[in-house]
Parts: sequence; structure tokens; C-alpha cells
Amino acid sequence: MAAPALHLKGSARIGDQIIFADLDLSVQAGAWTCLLGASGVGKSTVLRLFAGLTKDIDVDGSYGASDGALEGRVALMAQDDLLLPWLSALDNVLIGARLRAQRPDWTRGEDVLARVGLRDHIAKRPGELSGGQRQRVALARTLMEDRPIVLLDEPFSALDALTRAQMQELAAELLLDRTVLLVTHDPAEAARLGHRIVIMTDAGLQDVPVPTGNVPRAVDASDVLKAQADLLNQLRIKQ
Ligand SMILES: Nc1ncnc2c1ncn2[C@@H]1O[C@H](COP(=O)(O)OP(=O)(O)OP(=O)(O)O)[C@@H](O)[C@H]1O
Repeated sequence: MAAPALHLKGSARIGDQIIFADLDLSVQAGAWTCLLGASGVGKSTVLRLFAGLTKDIDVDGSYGASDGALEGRVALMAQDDLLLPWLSALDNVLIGARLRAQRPDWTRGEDVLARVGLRDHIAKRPGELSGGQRQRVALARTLMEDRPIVLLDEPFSALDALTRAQMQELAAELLLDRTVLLVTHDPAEAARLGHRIVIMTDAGLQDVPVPTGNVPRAVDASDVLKAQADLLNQLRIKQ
């Protein structure tokens, strides 16, 4: 499965509101790009465009994959977990196959749920799960989709520190060689996971130096801690 690079060049509007103007984003193939920036700057809108959820968004410009179509090749984990309340965790994870009228892979679904630490919760409905558990079901559903392009919108935000670190490591392992665009507000997360780290502002994009070492980097590596601090300072300046 070859993962393509992505590009987005142009401006976007929703109704009368300009969401971003003259953006020029390239997302490296088979690597993690972390996108940070102030609330409301348009990060989720970028993900929605790549995911094909373009309703209401007017784009003046172009966006797409380096080798052609995006359709059918993208998995999006949105900020809202979008779990169906009447389905079990397992059925939510298998929903993609069902919607495509394919035979669900029950064994793999159970395995992915076990990998996100929910082996004992597969039969529960979303209303019977905590916020962090629901977020992990949504992560499992995204990983289950097995797409070359993966868009993650604050996927670990509801998790406690330890589970967050574990899920970052799992995602890095399972999404190796995929093209991943991760929107996060967490400088530590970007420093661990980013092959490229970009801050989005109203004035455009700014690259931030990335630490050395393979992804996922150790939380306590000195250059990861330094990158985290530098990134926080950059975000402060950009506010
Ligand atoms: N459906 C919509 N209708 C009107 N405006 C919208 C809609 N969706 C988003 N917006 C506006 O677009 C702008 C960008 O929103 P977006 O969700 O892309 O920002 P963001 O950078 O991801 O923010 P956050 O970090 O808070 O998630 C915001 O001002 C928001 O109010």
C-alpha cells in the first residue's frame, strides 16, 4: 500500500467567513506531519477537505494526493468520536465494513480493540464507556480502516497521561509508512510523533525544527523536551 503525499494550496471560506487564505501545505508521504495552531485557525477544516467532507466549504485553489484521487483512501478520526450510540464498541469499530456491505473481520476488530486496551469492553455501548474509552474506540475504528492516508484530529485529547503515551506508541506502530496528518494542541505529542511539525496561523504556516530519533520518540529524551519547550514558546508568540 503506497501512501501518497498530500498538498493544499489556496483559500477556504464557509459562507462569508474566510477560514484561511493563501495556505500552502504539503504533507510528506509515509510520515507524520503534526499541525498545531490557535483554536479556530482552520486546522480541522484542512482535515475535512482531505477527508472529502467539503459540504459548506468553498475552496479557491487545489488540494489532493500526489498520485491522484483521495476518495476511498482516507481514514479520518474527527474531534467528535461519532460513535453510533446503539451499537457495541465492536460493532462501531466494524461499521466501515458494514457500510461498504463487506463481511466484517470480527477477529481483527476484537484484536484492535484489545490493542487499545478495551478487551473487556467490546460489548458495551458508547453510553456505557468513559470519554477516554470512547476516544479509544474511535481510534480503533480509524486503525481498523487500514487506509494509506490517516487524518487525526486531537485523537488523544481525552486520555490520561499514561494511556495517551501508550496510544501514541500504538498509533506510531500501526500507522508506520502511512501518510498521517495529526492535528494536536499538545507540544509534547508533536515532539514525540512529528517527522514534520507545522504551526498554522492567519499569516500562513511555519515549520518548527523536529527532534532527532525515530517516531515515537522517548518522552524524556533531552531534544524531545527541548523541542516541546521551544514549540510552546512559539505557540505563545503566535497567539
Ligand atoms: N460548519 C461551520 N459553519 C460555519 N463556520 C464554521 C463551521 N465549521 C467551522 N467553522 C469556523 O471555521 C473556523 C475554523 O474552524 P476549525 O474547526 O477548522 O478550527 P480549528 O483550528 O480546528 O480549531 P480548534 O483547534 O478549536 O479545533 C472557526 O472560526 C469556526 O467557527
